[in-house]
Amino acid sequence: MAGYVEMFRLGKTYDTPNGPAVIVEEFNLNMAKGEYICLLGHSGCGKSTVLTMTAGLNPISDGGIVIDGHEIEGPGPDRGVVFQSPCLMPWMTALENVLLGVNQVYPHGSKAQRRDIAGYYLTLVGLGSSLHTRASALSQGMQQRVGIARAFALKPKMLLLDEPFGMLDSLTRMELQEILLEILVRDKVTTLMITHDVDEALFMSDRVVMMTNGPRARVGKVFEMPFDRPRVRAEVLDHPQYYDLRGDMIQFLEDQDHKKLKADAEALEAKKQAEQEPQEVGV
Ligand SMILES: Nc1ncnc2c1ncn2[C@@H]1O[C@H](COP(=O)(O)OP(=O)(O)OP(=O)(O)O)[C@@H](O)[C@H]1O
Repeated sequence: MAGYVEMFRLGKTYDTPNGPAVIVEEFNLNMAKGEYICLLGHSGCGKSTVLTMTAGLNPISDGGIVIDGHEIEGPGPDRGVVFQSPCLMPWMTALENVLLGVNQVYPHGSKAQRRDIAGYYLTLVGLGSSLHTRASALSQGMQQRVGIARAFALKPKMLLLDEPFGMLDSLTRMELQEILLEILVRDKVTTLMITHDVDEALFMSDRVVMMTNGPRARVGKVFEMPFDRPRVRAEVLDHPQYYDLRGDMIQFLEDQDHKKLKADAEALEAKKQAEQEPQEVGV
């Protein structure tokens, strides 16, 4: 079935000093419009590679990505991206930082209209009273709020989040998770988010996509979340399936660990044997 977002036979090969390294291979994923997917997998498996290819910031080696019927070719304002650290212009105010993107997307809007859009999203993320504060004077959590407001203000078709709360303390993290979900309910943006946090994935997403360990990483398992929206944290935690799902996800990650250890041991053994063989021939 065709999706609003389709990643088909997606692959990435990086050139390395040791030759080409196939990091992602045959990665297939369809997303419905407005769906929220979390991508989970071990460190280094290729999650950011999938996300940056979707953002158009990383060339695709194989397959392709179609968003709303258009195959992506490079970055575009139809995708809003939020990384772990928001990369703001430190000398500009919160408002000016958001306006940078808004001015590009609404070039024909009046100055007042563009300012209203930027101010609206900054207010939604709780920065209504800091519009004119320089980014350099904002805390890390406040800067990340600006990053989120900047991404939403573009009215993107798709939101790409690479561990957006990874550097925040747990209270700010929980507050921003809830703010993000509130805006998403309002704007219904299709969202792909990378996280290392199983509980965050359970709380935020409609589906959790588990990636296999690299190299040649692909979709390993997909979990559907049974929780109602809007999400209420206490209800999600109390849901009878919460701990089963959590356990299954952790089990998947542990199985991947075991497979990797086994593959590493086999590769080491094969290397040892290859080193021994020429000597045995000479004996
Ligand atoms: N430009 C590059 N050139 C060569 N190898 C790369 C490049 N970028 C990433 N890699 C390798 O590709 C693999 C996947 O990296 P990626 O950052 O996508 O993983 P990840 O799952 O997002 O990791 P993490 O969870 O630690 O952020 C890693 O082995 C990494 O070293």
